[in-house]
Amino acid sequence: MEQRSTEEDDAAVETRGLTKRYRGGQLAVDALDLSVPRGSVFGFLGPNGSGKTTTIRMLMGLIEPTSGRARLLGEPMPRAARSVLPRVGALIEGPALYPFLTGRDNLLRYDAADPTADPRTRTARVAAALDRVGLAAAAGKRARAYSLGMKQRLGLAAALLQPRELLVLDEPTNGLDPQGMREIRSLVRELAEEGTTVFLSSHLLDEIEQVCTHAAVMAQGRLIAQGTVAELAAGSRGRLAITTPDPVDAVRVLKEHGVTDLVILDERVSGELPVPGPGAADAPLELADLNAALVRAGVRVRAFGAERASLEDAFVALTGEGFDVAG
Ligand SMILES: Nc1ncnc2c1ncn2[C@@H]1O[C@H](COP(=O)(O)OP(=O)(O)OP(=O)(O)O)[C@@H](O)[C@H]1O
Repeated sequence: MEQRSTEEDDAAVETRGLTKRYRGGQLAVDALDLSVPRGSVFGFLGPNGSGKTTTIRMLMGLIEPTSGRARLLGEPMPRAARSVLPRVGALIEGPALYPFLTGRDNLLRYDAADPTADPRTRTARVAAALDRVGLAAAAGKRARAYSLGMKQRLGLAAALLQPRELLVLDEPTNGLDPQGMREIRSLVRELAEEGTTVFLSSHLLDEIEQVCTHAAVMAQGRLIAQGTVAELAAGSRGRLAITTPDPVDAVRVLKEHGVTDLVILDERVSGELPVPGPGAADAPLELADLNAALVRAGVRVRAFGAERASLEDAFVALTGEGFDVAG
């Protein structure tokens, strides 16, 4: 009996047990269950070599999975590739460019090769896409003179030549300077506001936190967590910091309320907040209650704040290691 939840049917990307073992025996993706809600900006996060590109290539029908299945916009891949792929824009591993053609001519040619593209609107759509990625001024330059970042933008422009329901972007900010990264992030937000689901891979936690509503974390071919960015960050502890002339009393009260790893530095006391989760659910620790408890105990509190737990904290908590990647 095949039972599929509405959530699966609604997903822009959905995989079950998706696995890829390369010929050499390398298990690149191991039984991946991914669920990307429509309308989300979904960050696919993991260090280099964790299997992101392999997953994306399977999703787009570029390589066959060893086992498991993948659906794009509700349709099975690679079987439905012909009907689904026109609704999906993709930027994967440095776009193939004709180096001797200008950026604009590359796009015109790319669009001409797409049987679903309307030739009457081609020039206008190419101009709009160039403008969107900030390449209008450099459109007349040959692609071979483009920097890595400009090539990346041109690839993104190619993905934006037609309206898309889903964009799949493999490391879209690769090779961009900080300003370029900001521009791509705001473009991604804009596209999401227009209703496009964006699935983007990155090894930059920071980037995912800034732009994504949801994320999945990969390590060594396996999915170690997925959910909304807020949920993922909430799975890790945040750190509490208070300023008080009564640090010793403060430590005693905080300890009674489950705060651990308390450190006194002059008038500053900091500690780890208890992990929210199943164990703590019956007695959720409200920061306001904690503050009130300090005041009740006569501790003079001058400043009170909790540092928001970041995805990086979550990643470290999940894997027991730092998010230390090269490049
Ligand atoms: N064509 C291939 N043949 C054999 N092994 C491969 C092949 N492509 C990738 N691998 C291996 O599979 C694993 C996952 O690689 P993959 O490129 O999917 O990771 P990634 O997370 O996208 O990393 P990166 O950000 O560096 O691209 C790595 O160990 C890699 O060496």
